Amino acid sequence: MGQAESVPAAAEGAAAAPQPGEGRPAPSALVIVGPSGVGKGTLINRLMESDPRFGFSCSHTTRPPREGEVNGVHYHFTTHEAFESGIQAGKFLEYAHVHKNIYGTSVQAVQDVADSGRCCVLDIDVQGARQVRKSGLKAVFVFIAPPSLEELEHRLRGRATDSEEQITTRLRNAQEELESVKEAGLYDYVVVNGELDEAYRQLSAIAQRALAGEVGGPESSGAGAAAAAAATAAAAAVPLGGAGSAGPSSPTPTTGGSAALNSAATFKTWLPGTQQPGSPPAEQQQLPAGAAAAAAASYGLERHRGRVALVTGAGSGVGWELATTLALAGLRVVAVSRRKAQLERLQQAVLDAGVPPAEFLPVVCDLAKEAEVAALPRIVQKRWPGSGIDLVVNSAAVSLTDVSLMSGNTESWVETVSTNVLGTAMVTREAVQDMEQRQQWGHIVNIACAEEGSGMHAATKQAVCAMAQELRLEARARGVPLRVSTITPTALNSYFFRTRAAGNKTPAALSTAAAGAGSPTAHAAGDAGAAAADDGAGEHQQQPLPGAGVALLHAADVVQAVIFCLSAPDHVDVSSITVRATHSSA
Ligand SMILES: Nc1ncnc2c1ncn2[C@@H]1O[C@H](COP(=O)(O)OP(=O)(O)OP(=O)(O)O)[C@@H](O)[C@H]1O
Ligand SMILES: Nc1nc2c(ncn2[C@@H]2O[C@H](COP(=O)(O)O)[C@@H](O)[C@H]2O)c(=O)[nH]1
Repeated sequence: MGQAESVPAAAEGAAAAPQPGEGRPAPSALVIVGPSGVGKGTLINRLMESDPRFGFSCSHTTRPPREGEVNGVHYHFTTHEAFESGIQAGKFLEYAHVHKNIYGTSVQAVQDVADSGRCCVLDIDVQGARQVRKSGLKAVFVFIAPPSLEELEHRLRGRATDSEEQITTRLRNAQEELESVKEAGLYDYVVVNGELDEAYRQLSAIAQRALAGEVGGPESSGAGAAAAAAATAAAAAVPLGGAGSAGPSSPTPTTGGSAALNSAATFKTWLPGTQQPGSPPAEQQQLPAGAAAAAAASYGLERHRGRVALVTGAGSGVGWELATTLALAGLRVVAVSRRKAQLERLQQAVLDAGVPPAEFLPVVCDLAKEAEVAALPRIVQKRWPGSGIDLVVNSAAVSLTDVSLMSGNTESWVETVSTNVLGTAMVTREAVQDMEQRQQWGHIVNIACAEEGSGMHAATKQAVCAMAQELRLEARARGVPLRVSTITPTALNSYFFRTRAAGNKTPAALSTAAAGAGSPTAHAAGDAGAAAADDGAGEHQQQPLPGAGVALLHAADVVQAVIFCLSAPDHVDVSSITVRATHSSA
């Protein structure tokens, strides 16, 4: 396990560890796999130092000890002959030739930890992992991936424990080991060890599942929703040990945020593959292994994985794309829309893309109704106890007909202001208060389409921009690190703009609308983030655009800007971004 600073022996801390027979399910083993130098030992050491309920399985190896390594603690150092006779005697649960030496886990090593009531942690190579899978040992398998091969080399050299020849061998073997994440049913999770604290946070969450005796899939502790319950029931049916279990059928991402996912080129070549914390067993999901981690890594959203992002206007357009993309990147997403049918479609699309049911929470909510908005934090806490709203993307807005400032009717103005301005303000206030209670300051992103000529609608968008600025000032005045961003897209190729361009026709009418009908500034129904009407397929489906030649953006263009804001380091507040189209790409 690399250069371990201090690996507690299995017996240490035994007093604090749960003993067998206390009514708890026996812990599963935790099998940690990954290329040499990726940081397995570092992560395992941290886990063991912080929690005595874990015990390390001390392997046998023919490799000579490194400086500081202690026989019986870091490894049982042994000779080739002794190792071979141990193999003949059936002493090993698994063994493998790794980097020109033999390494193996003895049955006794695992038994010793199990007997002490601890969760046994194995640090083994890929070949060993395959054997343990086959052995039927009740275990959770985690692959630790490096952020890049360059970084892996950097770590191996920085560790300064191996000869040049060994480093070359280990790096060459790493390529093959990384390929193993594609193997169906081998790993339950992939953790990218980029930033150590974040990787540890993820591993620690997974480790808790092993401690609780779970195997393979994590859904068995999922709270709340029927979808999660269904996943739980199915998870219980997974054969212990997972041997032979069917994995993802397709190695490539499919829908929704997949356009952005596919741009995760660095990772996609060798990291297509496993589940993330909170996802169902491999049999139930199609998200390629590591895809969420890869997406998060490529977007720079790793530190947000597992956090709760609330997206309004999720029924279509930018909100739909964002909800999908963030969910695929491993965030817990609360998708808010007043359109139940659209939310159901979104949920289906997101689950079809492989997002674990327990990580996605659709909420039907009319932002113009204070009671419904006020309930959002409670709904989130109920679904994910101990959590709260960390990130908000205010993407919802309505745009009604008859909101001209010269001739519009008051009722339409009120509805527009209620949803676009007061709704955004109320969602923001509830989220910020939730953050304050937890002392976990997050990020508010407002999407403010600034197209001119839409009367009260355009005015409300100006108000949304102004609110963001005021919120930022209030936060600074109170000395809290809340981040606030405003994205201002120009005309979007959305339901809203298509209806505007077509002179306020319905989508059905739009499919036959002649090119060039109307202009993007014509008065219409719909909105940039969520169409006002419950319009069936939704604007995420690209339709022919009436109004050829008009420079329009796609929802994904806005999503990129949001990701840019969210991925900025904590000390950076991207206050506003204007996104314009250079030419018509519809
Ligand atoms: N997230 C990280 N960022 C930067 N450096 C790291 C990170 N994680 C681990 N390291 C460093 O990388 C080096 C290799 O880590 P470690 O020895 O834990 O790897 P390992 O996977 O256990 O290797 P092996 O399989 O050879 O035992 C160490 O010097 C460690 O301090
Ligand atoms: N199959 C097994 N692989 C093991 C075991 N113990 C360690 N390892 C793996 O070997 C490499 C190199 O380790 P190092 O200590 O020489 O750097 C590393 O990837 C370990 O995971 C084992 O018992 N079985």
